[in-house]
Amino acid sequence: MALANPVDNQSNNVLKCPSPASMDLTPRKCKTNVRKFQSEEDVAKALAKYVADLSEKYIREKGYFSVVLSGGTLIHTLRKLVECPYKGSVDWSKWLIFWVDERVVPLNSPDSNYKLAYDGFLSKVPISPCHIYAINDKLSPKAAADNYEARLKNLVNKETIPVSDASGFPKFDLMLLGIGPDGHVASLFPTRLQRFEKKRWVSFITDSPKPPPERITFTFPVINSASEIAMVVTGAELADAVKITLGGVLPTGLTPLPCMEVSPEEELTWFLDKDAASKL
Ligand SMILES: O=C(O)[C@H](O)[C@@H](O)[C@H](O)[C@H](O)COP(=O)(O)O
Repeated sequence: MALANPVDNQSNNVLKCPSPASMDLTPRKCKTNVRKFQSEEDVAKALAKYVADLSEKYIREKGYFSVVLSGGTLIHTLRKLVECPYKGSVDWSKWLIFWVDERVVPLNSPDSNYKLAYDGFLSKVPISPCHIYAINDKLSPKAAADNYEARLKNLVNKETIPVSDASGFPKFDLMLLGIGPDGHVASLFPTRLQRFEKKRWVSFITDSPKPPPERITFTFPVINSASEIAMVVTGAELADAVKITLGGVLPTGLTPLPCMEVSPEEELTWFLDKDAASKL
């Protein structure tokens, strides 16, 4: 999935993208940190400390810590968080776990982001099962998105999750996101309409360019209402998307990348290994 020119990608299901010139490419105003590391191992060490520090801060301030996971390599890069010293020092009983996107497959499928997170992370720490908000895997993509959104609304009504004063959308403490070589984030792809959704909290897609095709995804209003977002990006195949996003120069004719739109309310922190940062 390389960087896509929409002109080459038209089909009945593919968005006719607005021209880059007509899209809002004003640099986002959020505080942005770019942290570069020699290796993926160094990213994993720094990421574990970053997450543990935020856990401590938010639990002290609010009494719990809401964390939104993605799929992909992120879970592997989180591996140091379930080792000493963090495994014993983090107050896991105060964690709430959500997914920024999920594949609409059974939760025990090798394609499930829940299974990926369970096997690599959640099964290794004492987070209460009732604090883990997996999708309902018995539903169609649309029904699964509606169901996840309704459950989020219920948590907001019970004041478990606050809403952002600025946007009115739910405000999670931390989202941990990866990006694709085409610049997608969550399941918001450059040439698909979901990236422009402004009202829904959770959307669905049945023709994802990245397999599997059926997924649900948080929308940008929810993503950008988060307090903190970490973009965890490792590997040379992501260097072009990183260069465009952080360099701020979109090649002529290229669809603006969804990852350029990520802008949380407090701080955005990029964790890059040497390969991902190689074109900066
Ligand atoms: O379910 C998914 O496919 C994702 O949540 C997706 O958005 C992922 O985070 C990126 O594609 C990065 O994936 P990698 O880390 O594997 O490059």
